[in-house]
Amino acid sequence: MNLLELYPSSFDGSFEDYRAFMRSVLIKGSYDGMLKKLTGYKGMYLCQQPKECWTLKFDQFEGIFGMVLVEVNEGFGTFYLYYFPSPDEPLLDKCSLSEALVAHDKDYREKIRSFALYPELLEQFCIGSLSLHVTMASQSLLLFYESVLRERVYAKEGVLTKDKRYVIEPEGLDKDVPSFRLLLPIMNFLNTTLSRIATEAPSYFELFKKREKSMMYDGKGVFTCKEDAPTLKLFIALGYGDDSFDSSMEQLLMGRHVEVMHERMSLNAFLQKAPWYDLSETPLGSIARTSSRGVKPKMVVVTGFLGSGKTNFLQNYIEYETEKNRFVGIIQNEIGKTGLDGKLVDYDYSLVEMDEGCVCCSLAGQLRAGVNTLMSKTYPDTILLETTGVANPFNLLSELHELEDVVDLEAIVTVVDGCSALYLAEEYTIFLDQIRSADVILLNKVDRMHEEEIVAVEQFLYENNRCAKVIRTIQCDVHPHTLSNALHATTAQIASLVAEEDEVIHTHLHDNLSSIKLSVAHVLNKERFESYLQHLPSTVFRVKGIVQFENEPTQSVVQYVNGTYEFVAQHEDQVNEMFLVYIGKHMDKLYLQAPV
Ligand SMILES: Nc1nc2c(ncn2[C@@H]2O[C@H](COP(=O)(O)OP(=O)(O)OP(=O)(O)O)[C@@H](O)[C@H]2O)c(=O)[nH]1
Repeated sequence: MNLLELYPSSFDGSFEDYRAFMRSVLIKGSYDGMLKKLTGYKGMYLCQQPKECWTLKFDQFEGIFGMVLVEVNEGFGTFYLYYFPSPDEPLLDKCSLSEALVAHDKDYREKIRSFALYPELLEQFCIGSLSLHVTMASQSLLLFYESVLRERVYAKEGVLTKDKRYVIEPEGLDKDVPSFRLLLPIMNFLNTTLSRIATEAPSYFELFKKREKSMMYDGKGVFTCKEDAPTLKLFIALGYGDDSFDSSMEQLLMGRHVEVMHERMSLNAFLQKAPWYDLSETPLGSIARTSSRGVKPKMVVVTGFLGSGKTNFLQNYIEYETEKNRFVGIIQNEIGKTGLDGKLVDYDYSLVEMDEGCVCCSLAGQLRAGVNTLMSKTYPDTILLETTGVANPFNLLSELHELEDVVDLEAIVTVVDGCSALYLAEEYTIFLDQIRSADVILLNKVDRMHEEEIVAVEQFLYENNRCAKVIRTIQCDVHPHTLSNALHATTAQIASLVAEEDEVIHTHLHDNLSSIKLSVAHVLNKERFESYLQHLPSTVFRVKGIVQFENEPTQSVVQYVNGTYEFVAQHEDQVNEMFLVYIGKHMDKLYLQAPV
């Protein structure tokens, strides 16, 4: 790496040298238009007087990122990284009470620009650090990022208002910020700037992790560790140049007790797809690969267990996008979906159905073929990939990454039926993997739940995926905009780290899930049919299909999920083959009779 391009003066490792070096990186980055496209960078402000610090803006983030050099020690310059949330963004609810107070100060926005002057900003809102080591002799650079996955702080005695009401219960959470997620854009920007200057990927790249305890403060403001609240700290090291980085890494890791993270379909693989690692996405490359319209369609993967509400999600998504004159393409691969997409007939969209089978077990190029077919028909702004209710999205990850030349993977959205969540967690491992792989979890059917149940399920979701954004929904009514704010499919991979080390990827076969389809030859008596549904074996989790009831003018779609059911009248002009698809455990061993 030619460091002189970045820093032509002599570098003797002083505080001022490190500060000037980083200033030079930031300025170089801000003149590179392609960086904006690659990293979502929108601009920066260099505050030089009276205390130098820098603030940056990124797409998708309402708040402002900050960076300041705090010390130079044994050849490492340590920069603290900050995220100052906007006073009206939802993330502020996750910040501590004292941070929220600061954010509502009338001069808050003004102060951010020169945040290094204000202890109340410097002491709060920190999301991690970057240690930088510059070696002019070997023209090498080492960057070492540290951040906790989530910074959680508990209030031991709770927090009371003046009139003695708790705003935070004793031992309750005061702060719960996804620090690592917030660090990604700033890291992406700095690394991509360096890779583009060096015109090469880092020659050294390693990930480490360490389990730590969260913090708790008492009534006197004294902080201690909370024994029963572990958190994960992540470290990312990357080096440019010919150095082996062994001795610098040894120095950095001394006394830290970190573990190297294994190569898996995890953060490691994900980061290697980042624009600073995978330089195939050069300006020329990326232009050549985009479509005639100049942008790749977004892809949103929709997962969720049987009957959780995925179809509702599709309906709403198409509706919102159509209002904005955006066109949606859908790739579906549903067990027994035949004839059931009637629900979506009123909408304008393009549909590609993949072969009968299960996306979770074998895709073998099917997905790419599906995308190609869709794009040859129309050019959608968004492609929704609806997986089957028994698909394991982890099995999709490698296939999805291979599609990155044609689509921008936006998020994995997992729809969770709140009413069945805790039951499913006990019974089906795939359900847990669906949760762990999500960037966004729609906690659906909250209209059928009490507040305490919702909170319990939210807690369970949090325990299984600390990174995903959880949104309470009824009929999956959520605006696509809310999803795009969910950080571009980064957390799926991070979530997989938090899950217990478990190398087995489950498929529906692990859970003994299968389906059977029975024809329904007769018109049905509604009461008898309801009684039939009420007496189905508990191993049958989902039934759907089309039937005709006596004395009713149209056919009905049957929707049965774990003991609850509804019948939705079809359009008058729709007459379909009558059938029922049953999905559940050990269906092959069950002798099911069609209703009469
Ligand atoms: N009460 C209530 N019912 C809901 C809600 N969302 C979906 N449902 C019902 O749940 C049933 C299943 O919804 P779908 O959208 O078909 O679920 P799905 O995930 O596509 O189902 P599969 O195709 O089996 O994977 C239907 O009867 C819906 O009307 C909700 O928020 N509240």
